Amino acid sequence: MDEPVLLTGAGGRVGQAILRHLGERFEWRLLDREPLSNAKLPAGVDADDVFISDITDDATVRHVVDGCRAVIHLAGDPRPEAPWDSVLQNNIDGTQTMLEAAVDTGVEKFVFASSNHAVGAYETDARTPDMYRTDDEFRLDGTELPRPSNLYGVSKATGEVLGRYYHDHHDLSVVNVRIGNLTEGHPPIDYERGQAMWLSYRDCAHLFERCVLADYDYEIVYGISGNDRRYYSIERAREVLGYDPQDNSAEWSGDEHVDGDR
Ligand SMILES: NC(=O)C1=CN([C@@H]2O[C@H](COP(=O)(O)OP(=O)(O)OC[C@H]3O[C@@H](n4cnc5c(N)ncnc54)[C@H](O)[C@@H]3O)[C@@H](O)[C@H]2O)C=CC1
Ligand SMILES: O=C1O[C@H](COP(=O)(O)O)[C@@H](O)[C@H](O)[C@H]1O
Repeated sequence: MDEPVLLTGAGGRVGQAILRHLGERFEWRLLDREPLSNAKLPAGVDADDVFISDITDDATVRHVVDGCRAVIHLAGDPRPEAPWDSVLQNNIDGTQTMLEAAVDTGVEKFVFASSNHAVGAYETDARTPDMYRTDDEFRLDGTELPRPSNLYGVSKATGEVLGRYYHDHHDLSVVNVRIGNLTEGHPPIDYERGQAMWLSYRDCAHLFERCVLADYDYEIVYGISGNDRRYYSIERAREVLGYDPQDNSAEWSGDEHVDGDR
C-alpha cells in the first residue's frame, strides 16, 4: 500500500474540492484545527486518519507528517484582507513548521497553496480591465517576481520562498500552486477578474492530483481552469504536471443551472 498523503486545511473549500473528487485516490491523513464532520470525510478515512491541531503545533505536526510521502498544505488564513498578525502566524510560521517537519521526516513532495494575491499588483490601472478579457495577450507565467496585492499576498510569496529554501537545502520537491478563484458549480457572476481566474472544483482536484503524482524539482504554477479569458498561463502546469483542465468560464453565460460537479 502507498504511504499516505497529508492534506492540511482539509475541512475548507479547497480541501473539500480535493476530497470530493479524490477521496478514494490516495490513502489520506487529514489535518485541520476545526473538527471535521462525517460529511466532510471521504469513505475509507476513519478517525485514526484525522488530526485536529493547529499547524503551528510543532510536536503534533511532526507526528502527523511522519510516514507521509507527500503533503498538500492548504491550511492558513485565506482572507485577502487578513491582518499581519494572522498571516504571520497561520501562513508564514505555519508553513515553515510544515516544511521543517516534512524534511525531517523524509517527505518527498510538498504542494503549497499559494495565491493569485502573490502577484495581484501586476493588475495595474493601465492594464485593467483589458487584461481580464479574451483578446488581451498579457500573461503571467510563474517566472515573474512576486508583486503582492496585500499582506496576505506577502505571506503567500513568503511561503513560496520558504519552499525554495527547503528545496535547495534539503532536496524536497516543491510545487507552489497560485490558485485563482475557486467557486463551486459555476464561475463568479458579474466579476470579470474572477472569471479570468476561475478554478472549478473538478479542475482543482485534478491539478492537486497531478501535483502528488508528477515528478518535479521546484515549480510555481497557476491554478485556474482552461478559461478563454485569462492572464495566467497554464502552460507550465500542463508541461510539468500533466494538468489537463476540463472547464472554461467562457462556457457559462450566467443563466445555467448549477452543476455541483464543477
Ligand atoms: N479558495 C480560493 O479560491 C483560494 C484559496 N487559496 C489558498 O488555499 C488555501 C485553502 O483556502 P480555502 O479552502 O479557500 O480556505 P478555508 O478557510 O475554506 O479553509 C482553510 C482551512 O484551514 C484551516 N486552518 C486555518 N488556519 C489553520 C491553522 N493555523 N492550523 C490548522 N488549520 C488551519 C481552517 O480551519 C479551514 O478548515 C489557503 O491557504 C488559501 O490561502 C489561494 C487562492 C485562492
Ligand atoms: O487567495 C484568494 O483568492 C481568491 C480570489 O481573490 P478575490 O480577491 O478575487 O476574491 C479569494 O476568493 C480567496 O478567499 C483567497 O484565499
